[in-house]
Amino acid sequence: MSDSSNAVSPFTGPSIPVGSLLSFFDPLFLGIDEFGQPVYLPLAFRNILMGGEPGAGKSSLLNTVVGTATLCDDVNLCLFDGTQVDLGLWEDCADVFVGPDLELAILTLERLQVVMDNRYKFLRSVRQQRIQPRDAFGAILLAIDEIAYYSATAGDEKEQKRFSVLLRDIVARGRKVAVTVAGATQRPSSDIIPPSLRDIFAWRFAGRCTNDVSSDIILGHGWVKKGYSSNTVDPDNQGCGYLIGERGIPMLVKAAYLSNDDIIRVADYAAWVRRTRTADNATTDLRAVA
Ligand SMILES: Nc1ncnc2c1ncn2[C@@H]1O[C@H](COP(=O)(O)OP(=O)(O)OP(=O)(O)O)[C@@H](O)[C@H]1O
Repeated sequence: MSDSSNAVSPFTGPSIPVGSLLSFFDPLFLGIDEFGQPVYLPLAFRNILMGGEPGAGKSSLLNTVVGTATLCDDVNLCLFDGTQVDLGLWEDCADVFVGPDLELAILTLERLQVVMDNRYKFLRSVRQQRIQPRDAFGAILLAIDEIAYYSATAGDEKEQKRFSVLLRDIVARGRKVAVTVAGATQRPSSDIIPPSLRDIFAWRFAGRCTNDVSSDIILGHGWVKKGYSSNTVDPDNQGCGYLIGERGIPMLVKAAYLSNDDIIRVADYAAWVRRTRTADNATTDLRAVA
């Protein structure tokens, strides 16, 4: 009989983590509609705004989007969270994590602008109108939990204005160069989300709102009159709200939900896969301009 302790394992050598095969350029699973059918959201080349009263489920939806993105090997993450705890569990998966620091938030948006400008130069040089899924550059997801913290609460008026101007530029120009913004706000008022900013978000999700006016601010003016108000969502039905796309009508959606433990499990796995990938490959362009 052979001595198995002396056998050479065929699995020695550097370990290769099994990464997930998700792509950010494919639609992301968001939740279910009122008939129980799955709802998938194409988010590449688009942006999403999430609004609703405190506790409506905005952060949970943002976590679902960020969590799916962490498992995609073609997107880099840039996370802003004034509370640090809503998106904080994903920190190890992100290229940049910004907490309650408006100066750093502005600096990071400026860096993103540089990345966008470089990508536009690249597109021009190869006579292409937008980044393609298999181009050298992957997508970038900028997720912001509580836009109002940076645009209306922290810092002084000048800094808040600078933040808002930069954010508007990234939402407007990011699409063609695969920079996606997913932003949540607890205060859906027109001083935080002016219609000119709202209208350039291709997707809008209105969780329960305290009144019809707030619902219209997120979904777009006039939907309440047509019978779509997220004020009608049951306050105990967190994660439920109206989702509207660029040219569609609002649809009722119940967002998928990741518990704290789920997030820790997914985040640890995704961080491990990403760490290995970053060690093997070149520096990302977001890190490179830092
Ligand atoms: N899709 C969902 N399914 C089930 N429960 C949910 C869902 N989304 C949120 N919840 C529950 O609602 C609670 C509040 O959700 P969440 O923190 O996402 O709200 P929020 O709108 O971000 O609130 P805030 O503005 O205060 O941060 C969660 O802790 C969870 O218990």
